[in-house]
Amino acid sequence: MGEAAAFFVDHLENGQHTNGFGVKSEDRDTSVQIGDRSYVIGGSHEGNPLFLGVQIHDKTTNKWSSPTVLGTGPKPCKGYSAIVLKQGRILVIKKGSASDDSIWFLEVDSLFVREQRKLLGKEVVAWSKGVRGNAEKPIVISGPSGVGKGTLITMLMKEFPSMFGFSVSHTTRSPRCMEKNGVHYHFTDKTVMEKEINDGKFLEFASVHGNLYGTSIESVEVVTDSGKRCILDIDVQGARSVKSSSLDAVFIFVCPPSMKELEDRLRARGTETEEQIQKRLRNAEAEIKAGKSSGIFEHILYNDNLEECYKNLKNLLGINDDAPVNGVEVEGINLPKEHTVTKMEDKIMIQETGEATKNDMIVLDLSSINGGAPGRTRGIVLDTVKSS
Ligand SMILES: Nc1ncnc2c1ncn2[C@@H]1O[C@H](COP(=O)(O)OP(=O)(O)OP(=O)(O)O)[C@@H](O)[C@H]1O
Ligand SMILES: Nc1nc2c(ncn2[C@@H]2O[C@H](COP(=O)(O)O)[C@@H](O)[C@H]2O)c(=O)[nH]1
Repeated sequence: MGEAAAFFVDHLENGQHTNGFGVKSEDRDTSVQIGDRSYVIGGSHEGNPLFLGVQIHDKTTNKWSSPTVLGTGPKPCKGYSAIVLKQGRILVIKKGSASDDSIWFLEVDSLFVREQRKLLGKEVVAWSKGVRGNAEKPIVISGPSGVGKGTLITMLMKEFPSMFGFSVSHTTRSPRCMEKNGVHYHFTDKTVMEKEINDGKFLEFASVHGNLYGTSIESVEVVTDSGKRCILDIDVQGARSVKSSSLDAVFIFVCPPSMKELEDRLRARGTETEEQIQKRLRNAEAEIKAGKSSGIFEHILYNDNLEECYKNLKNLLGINDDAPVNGVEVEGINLPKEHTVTKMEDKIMIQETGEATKNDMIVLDLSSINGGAPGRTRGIVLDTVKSS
């Protein structure tokens, strides 16, 4: 192990600090300096008591700003420790919280944040929660309407309910008779969805067969938080957007055996009018061409015989009949209320302070973390080192 790196945790002086918004920072706020900027983490976001606030002070202009905060962040608590990591990220540890809610990353200059800053034309930061274990990469499944994506995903989720979770998309199309709001889709209004897109709430969105569809960042986070591997059923345009985003995913395209069979399946499903079926079939040709040639998809599956296609899907996801499919349960470790944090290469040492301290140290190993905003930061390893 190398030499101890600089100790970055920097609490503001006991409530003496007033920022440009006339809000007095409390001593539970934490400030982290990166270059000419201080990121102040604390209080609440835009008066919402459920959402931790972030403010930026620029030394060169002596100005305060409130960035647009993407992702679902931590709820405010009694105090935080913060430490600067590589790649434009700040590790934020909530004091005295259960380990499944204590480790957060505030991305201030990651690839995702830079992309979103450019896209939205404003200052952006993004939260990503640290989750233990190694839930694998999200899966993007695309293919023309009626090819059987939904059928394959349903089979996978039914056979492995604790392993896979579905990212529930938003759509402006009307619900079909068996579809439930919040389960199959979040059915929404065009103006509401457009506003949320402009607010940076969506990982991707596209106009598909005349309606707006999109994956919210929150939909992906909800699945990852439950420790499951997230499946996105989205069209080729959406897959292209996800491919160029920083969400590291596996991309699968499902092809029909023929256009005739695709048409038969769409008709047999009986959920679309004749006009809609014709529109979906016209779009299918371009989608299949793009699916096969765009370089987006690492895997192409042919859904002729359903059972065979399902078997091929499981194979490419590394699920074979004798491999265990559920992750190992990891024991929870609660982080002490009062602690100091030091950084040594990829290891963060959390040492309890105060009178009742047992001198045990908690080590947070960041060497195998992956993912990040949008979504969660996976692969967190926490261990207790007992004092001798
Ligand atoms: N291999 C198959 N052979 C025959 N029928 C199939 C096969 N796979 C799926 N189907 C049927 O085809 C119809 C369309 O399937 P599904 O709804 O899963 O398509 P989809 O790709 O999810 O469509 P959309 O993109 O419109 O949501 C369903 O009625 C389903 O039962
Ligand atoms: N780009 C996105 N495409 C999506 C999303 N959710 C679904 N879809 C695709 O839309 C079509 C039609 O779906 P349907 O339910 O109306 O039959 C299909 O190809 C889906 O894959 C999304 O969030 N983003």
